[in-house]
This record gives sequence, structure tokens and C-alpha cells, in this order.
Amino acid sequence: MAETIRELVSEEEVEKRVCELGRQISEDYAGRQVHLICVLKGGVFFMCELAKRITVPVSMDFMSVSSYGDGTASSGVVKIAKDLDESLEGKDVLIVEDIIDSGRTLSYLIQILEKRGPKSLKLCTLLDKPERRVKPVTVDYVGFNIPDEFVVGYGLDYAQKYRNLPYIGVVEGVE
Ligand SMILES: O=P(O)(O)OC[C@H]1O[C@H](OP(=O)(O)OP(=O)(O)O)[C@H](O)[C@@H]1O
Ligand code: HPA
Repeated sequence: MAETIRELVSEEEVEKRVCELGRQISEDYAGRQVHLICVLKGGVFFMCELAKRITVPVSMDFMSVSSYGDGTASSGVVKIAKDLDESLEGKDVLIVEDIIDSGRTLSYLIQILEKRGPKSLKLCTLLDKPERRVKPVTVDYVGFNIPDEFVVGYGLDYAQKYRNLPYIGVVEGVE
């Protein structure tokens, strides 16, 4: 069967939800600066769109933590491919992710970042697959809870493809 993409969350729905999250974060961080950490590569589309909707001062840094390789199953081994450029000491840090699936990546990342002295550390994800959780993770902001299906688009890839889709889709016709 050929690989096809079935739309799960439309472009309009994603945009609407990103605006709502931006408003909520702006209210919650009123009077403070929020330091966004983008988890590359998947988080980059969401982070850019979200940052544009946040009305309090924003600073940003980037990190790359990989556990999936090119497949649809987490290897369970989390590797830091690129660390942050700046210290987190005394900052109100908000990690911005595209998806929490098994929770392995984020539980590992949170453990590491908590040790770097942030004033606060919270997590915002566009998508959450709670059914798949192996490691518990506290998620502060969620765009959409989705079923246990492998999704692509809006930053998410399958074998590095489909990140540029403006909507969230399910990959069909793959093992
Ligand atoms: O909850 P988990 O099961 O750990 O899965 C979530 C992680 O998997 C994806 O990253 P990936 O390793 O595919 O890297 P990418 O963002 O560069 O595509 C995603 O961006 C999360 O970081
Ligand atoms: O469903 C997914 N799609 C793409 N990347 C992912 N990383 C964890 N889960 C997923």
C-alpha cells in the first residue's frame, strides 16, 4: 500500500489553538519574561507560531534531543545532539515541544534542566498521546490530546518527511 496522509487536525484548528495557548501563556506570565526552549527539530514550527502570540517579553534558546531516529518507535535512548547556548539560572523557562508520546524524551530533558537553576520550569506541547505514556511527565499546556497514531506535519516527521505540512496528519500505509 502506498504511503498516504489522512488529516487529523486541520490548519485552521491548529492556528486557533496556538492563539489560545499564546493568550493563556501571556496571562500566566504577566509581568515576567518567559524563556522559551525549543526542542529541535519538531518543535520549531510550533515555537515560532506560539512566540508570535505571546505578549510578554520572550527570549529563546534551542536544544536537540533525539530518541526516534528515522522510525516510528522510540529507541528509548535519549541523546543530546545540541545543548542550550544560555544558562537557565533564575529564568522562567517554558519548554516548547511538538509531541509527548512515551514521555521518555521529556522526562529525561526535564530532569537535566531542573538541575540548571531555573526560577520555574514548565512544559508546553502541541500534541499529547497520553495512552502511550511509559514515563510520567507533567504537561502544563497542551494543544491537542490525540489517539495512539503516528502523526506528521507542523514540524513532525516520518523519516524526515512531511514536517512542512501546515496541518497534522496520520501516516497510513507504513509498517
Ligand atoms: O515522548 P517520546 O516518546 O520521547 O517522543 C517525543 C519526542 O519525539 C520527537 O522527537 P524526535 O526524536 O522524533 O526528533 P525530531 O523532533 O528531530 O523529529 C518529539 O519531537 C519529541 O521530542
Ligand atoms: O507520532 C509521532 N510522529 C512524529 N514523531 C513522533 N515522535 C514521537 N511520536 C511521534
